[in-house]
Amino acid sequence: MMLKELREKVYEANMDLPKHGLVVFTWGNASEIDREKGLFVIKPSGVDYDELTPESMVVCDMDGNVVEGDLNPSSDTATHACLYRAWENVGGIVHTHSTVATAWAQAGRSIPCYGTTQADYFYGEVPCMRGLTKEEIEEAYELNTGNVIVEGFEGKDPMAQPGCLVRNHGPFTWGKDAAAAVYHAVVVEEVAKMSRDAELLCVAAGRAIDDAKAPQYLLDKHYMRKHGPNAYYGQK
Ligand SMILES: O=C(CO)[C@@H](O)[C@@H](O)COP(=O)(O)O
Repeated sequence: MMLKELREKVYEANMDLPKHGLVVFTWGNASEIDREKGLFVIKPSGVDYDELTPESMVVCDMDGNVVEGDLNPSSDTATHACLYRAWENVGGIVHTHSTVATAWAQAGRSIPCYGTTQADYFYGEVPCMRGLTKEEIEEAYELNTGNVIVEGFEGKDPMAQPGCLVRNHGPFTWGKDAAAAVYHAVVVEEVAKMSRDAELLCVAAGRAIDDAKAPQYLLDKHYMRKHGPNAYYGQK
């Protein structure tokens, strides 16, 4: 069997999604790529998490064709493949329908950056991509979901905003590997809750929600102390 270690990692990443409360039923998927081989591993489509095993993970090429596996790969495989093709430094991708992040996506709203929790990981908002047109959905739905994300990040560094929402759909996150993409999926769901509550509290107090936005200098400080050239957060 190919890519034994990568299968284990991708299996663990997928199993972490329900553990973190991000996925119910089969509503999510995680993948990771082996760049040298040009292959990625993703979970099979519509299989209960209880039934997943490392062996049931599916190996795909960069076009999303199955290279090894008995089961159909995730229905979102073409989206993952599209992002791997577009972004060479992305090593892992996660998609969920986590409740609060999906609510923002359904409202068609980016998650504004109201504080340091978000600024630690996202250099600004969690952007909401446009919805797909009827033609895009009919032509190649999952591939065009990837294309819409790539279009929304044109001229931006996807590692500085390691996730997004797709309008009327839900969150997609990424990172250096599948574990990092899972981590960012947790961050997105948590900041989605915090921002929703911050807005509700502003409204209850009769304050404009724009007043709650974190100032740029706070974003700079928090993002850079973790990710900048002179980062000092955590241990060496
Ligand atoms: O969005 C959807 C279904 O609408 C999918 O992302 C979700 O159910 C996960 O599907 P897979 O089991 O990965 O095929």
